[in-house]
Amino acid sequence: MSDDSRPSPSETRGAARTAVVIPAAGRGVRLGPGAPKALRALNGTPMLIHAVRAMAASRAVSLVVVVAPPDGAPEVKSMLDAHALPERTDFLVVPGGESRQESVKLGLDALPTDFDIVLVHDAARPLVPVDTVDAVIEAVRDGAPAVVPALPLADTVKEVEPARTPGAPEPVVATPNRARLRAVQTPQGFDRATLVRAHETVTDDVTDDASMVERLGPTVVVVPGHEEAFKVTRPLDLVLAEAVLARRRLNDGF
Ligand SMILES: Nc1ccn([C@@H]2O[C@H](COP(=O)(O)OP(=O)(O)OP(=O)(O)O)[C@@H](O)[C@H]2O)c(=O)n1
Ligand SMILES: C[C@](O)(CO)[C@H](O)COP(=O)(O)O
Repeated sequence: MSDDSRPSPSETRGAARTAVVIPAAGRGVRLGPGAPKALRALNGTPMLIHAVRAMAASRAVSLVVVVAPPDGAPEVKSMLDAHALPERTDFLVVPGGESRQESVKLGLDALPTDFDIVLVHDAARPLVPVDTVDAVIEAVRDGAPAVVPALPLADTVKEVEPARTPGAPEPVVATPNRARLRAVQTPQGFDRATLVRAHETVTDDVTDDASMVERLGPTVVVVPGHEEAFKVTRPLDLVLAEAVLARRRLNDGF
């Protein structure tokens, strides 16, 4: 084969297969008592099913690995079987762990070898639009080792000295320049080898996967996020999520 006939790196990445790991093993303590958060309903459909459909809506995604609550894998398998999902996508379910990091690692361990791009998406962000998913995949295909969707902040942020007693006044330490801050969402997209290395190497407690890659060295880049990709964390977020679904139904005309 002459040099000219070899695919360029970006062409190779263009052909790369994409899988998504959905950590869904959290309890949802901040949402209040009830079933594990991902299994609770939004307009009658489990939040996890909304999240799975959001990922499978991308034609680039051919496998979704759901990381279920540790003792809930059979229930989650039955839940996936009971809902209509795109036929072009394969689904796997594995039990999760004690922390989000541990759950993502268990999902990564279950990935077949023939996937070069991996997205990690919170089940708790059920309404992310497909254009955001595709933008993340596109940026990884274009050569970024790690990509996060994010939005500018609406509020001013203060760094404080955390109170020792709940509710006590907290002294402000600094006010970071808001113009340089972004609120980070999921799906976060990665070159698979980079993400696997990050999960094998970084042991610090972090709140997202991109932070692990940052600690390793490669540059993480941000692409525009979407306001509908918000995380369902507290009870009011359920109200917002159901309102977004109602608006979509109206816009879709049914
Ligand atoms: N041991 C864990 C903890 C969290 N997650 C997942 O990580 C995502 C983001 O976590 P978060 O929104 O904090 O969910 P919970 O941990 O369930 O929430 P809380 O902290 O209120 O209990 C969620 O999809 C959650 O299911 C997970 O897979 N395994
Ligand atoms: C990964 C994440 O959604 C990015 O904003 C977020 O860090 C998860 O945090 P949580 O406190 O575990 O929900």
